[in-house]
Amino acid sequence: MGERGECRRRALGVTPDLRTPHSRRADRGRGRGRARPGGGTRRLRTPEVRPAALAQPLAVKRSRAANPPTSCSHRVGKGKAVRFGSRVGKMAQQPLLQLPEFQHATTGSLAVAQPLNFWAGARVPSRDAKNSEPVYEPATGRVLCDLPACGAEEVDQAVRSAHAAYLKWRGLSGMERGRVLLEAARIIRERRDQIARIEVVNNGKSITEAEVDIDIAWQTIEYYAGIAPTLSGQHIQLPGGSFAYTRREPLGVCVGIGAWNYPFQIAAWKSAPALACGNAMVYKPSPMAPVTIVILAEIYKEAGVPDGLFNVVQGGAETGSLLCHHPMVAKVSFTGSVPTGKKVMEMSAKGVKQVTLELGGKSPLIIFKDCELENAVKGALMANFLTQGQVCCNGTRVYVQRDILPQFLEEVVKRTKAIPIGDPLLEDTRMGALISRPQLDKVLGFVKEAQKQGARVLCGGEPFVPSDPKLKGGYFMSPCVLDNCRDDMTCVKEEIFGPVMSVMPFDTEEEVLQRANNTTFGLASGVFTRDVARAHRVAENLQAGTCFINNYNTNSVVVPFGGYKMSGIGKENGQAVIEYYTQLKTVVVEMGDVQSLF
Ligand SMILES: NC(=O)c1ccc[n+]([C@@H]2O[C@H](COP(=O)([O-])OP(=O)(O)OC[C@H]3O[C@@H](n4cnc5c(N)ncnc54)[C@H](O)[C@@H]3O)[C@@H](O)[C@H]2O)c1
Ligand SMILES: C[N+](C)(C)CCCC=O
Repeated sequence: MGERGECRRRALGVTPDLRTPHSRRADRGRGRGRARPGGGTRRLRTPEVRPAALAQPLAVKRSRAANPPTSCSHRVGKGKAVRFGSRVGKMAQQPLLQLPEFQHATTGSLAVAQPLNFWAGARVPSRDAKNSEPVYEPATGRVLCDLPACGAEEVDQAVRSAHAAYLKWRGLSGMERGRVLLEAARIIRERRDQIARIEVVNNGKSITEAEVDIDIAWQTIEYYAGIAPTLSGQHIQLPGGSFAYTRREPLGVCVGIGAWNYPFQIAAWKSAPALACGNAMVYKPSPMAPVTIVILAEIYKEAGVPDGLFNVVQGGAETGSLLCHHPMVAKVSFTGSVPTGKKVMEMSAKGVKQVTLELGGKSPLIIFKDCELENAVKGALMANFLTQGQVCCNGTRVYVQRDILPQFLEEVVKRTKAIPIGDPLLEDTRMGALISRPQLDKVLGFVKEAQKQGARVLCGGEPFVPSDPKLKGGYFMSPCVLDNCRDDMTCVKEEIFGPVMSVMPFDTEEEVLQRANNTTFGLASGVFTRDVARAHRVAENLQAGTCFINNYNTNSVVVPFGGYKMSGIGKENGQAVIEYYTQLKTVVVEMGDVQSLF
């Protein structure tokens, strides 16, 4: 892989050691494009549509997966062999990725006609098409499909199928579960390019980012596959030779509810630890980005999980609330906004269900004058413009020490203006389309409001129309840098969830810490300085679940992620998550006689 590819990968947080020979080869073979005047970008060597000849080798490899010689077979209980996920002789439905329209997903061409619900091991058509909502392709504004929402009966079926699968799955050893999950990770890695393309069509983010998202998804599953065999309890010695031991047991049926900004990745972040710990999951994606999740369900099945272990129900608030209230659900892991998170917590509290809440943020990024300025500028861009600024942990309140503010602004504006916006499926595009028209209008509204309150727009903040005619109806905007901001402005206090960076000067460490912490959010934070002692002191004093030192938005599945204050409860990623998908049983063993008081 060239140095440039390596830098890009490191910038997006994928460590080289976790990559496979397959993905390295894919990188080497990828052509380089160049920016086009007028906004769009063009791929020079890599064709937009993968020719059938190129698709063939993958398809051949995949045929084994589509029709594996045997299904996974595990022993459960006393010697009884159970076959999970057998596909032999029942190929009634083709996996989504093997359908021609999915294999060649391009901007403006994909139509989704297949059912996107999945339970009991199969895609399930919706019962009631009357309550459908359109799903849009953000880059073109086209309708990709109509999405009917699951009602009470469908939710119940999905939960019951999850429960039945859980009863089988929980009886497997960690090694057995890990083996199946490793196979799922392998399949995702193999199909990464296609999944990423579909993610782009449904979400609008650039293909460069989507590929990293899918890499992170399979790495997450691989990581928890490795952790599954290590789950264990403790032995505790008691007086008189008696003892106790603890067992780390699964919770049962867990619900995952996801946001639209990282659809496939969030589903992997939730399902991988849940399944590794012996649980089943019913997952509800955002109705704005519902397409790729069913591919994950198909892959889990193909890898050999029992039918019903990972299920997908589609819908919005009503379907989500049915899941939270369902009596057979043991836990809800939610990713979304603070207001919805509060509702999810309230509903779950009624059934005393455990919750993980991964919510919104308005994170501070503090840049001291002794920083390495070029890194700080690059860090500020990474902190604000990934996925068109629609990232929960973005460092959107950028505090810059007064002495270096002019140089910082000059450089950050220059680089922001140079960000190539356009067709998200083109290799050189770095900013695609926002998720929806209302989201675009909302973000542009924040910029207008900021101007009214006295902020100065240094660049961007306008709707953007790419030169390619098929993108005319897309939800694009130019990334925006705001100067002259104050802590009391709406753009500094509220989560915008769009490509808008608010910059403010500060003078002292004490002052900036007080201002940075003056928020009800606490998801992430960042600091740029060459002073090691200061870096750690600031990290200690920032009230946030993550602090990035001398970088921002780096991403590793081995590192816990989650919010303080209103940004959430619980963690995703890393070993910490095991606590959130298991319960600890204590077994107390008496080795002597009962000493009764009665
Ligand atoms: N902390 C994190 O890890 C993280 C990651 C991504 C996004 N987010 C946050 O998500 C938000 C953007 O995502 P969004 O617009 O999809 O959020 P949202 O809160 O509108 O929706 C999130 C999910 O909740 C569902 N939902 C809505 N009402 C519900 C209800 N009453 N009961 C149950 N489910 C319900 C939605 O259908 C969707 O699937 C931002 O605030 C962002 O910061 C947080
Ligand atoms: C940018 N990260 C690090 C991938 C975080 C994604 C989760 C938040 O939206």
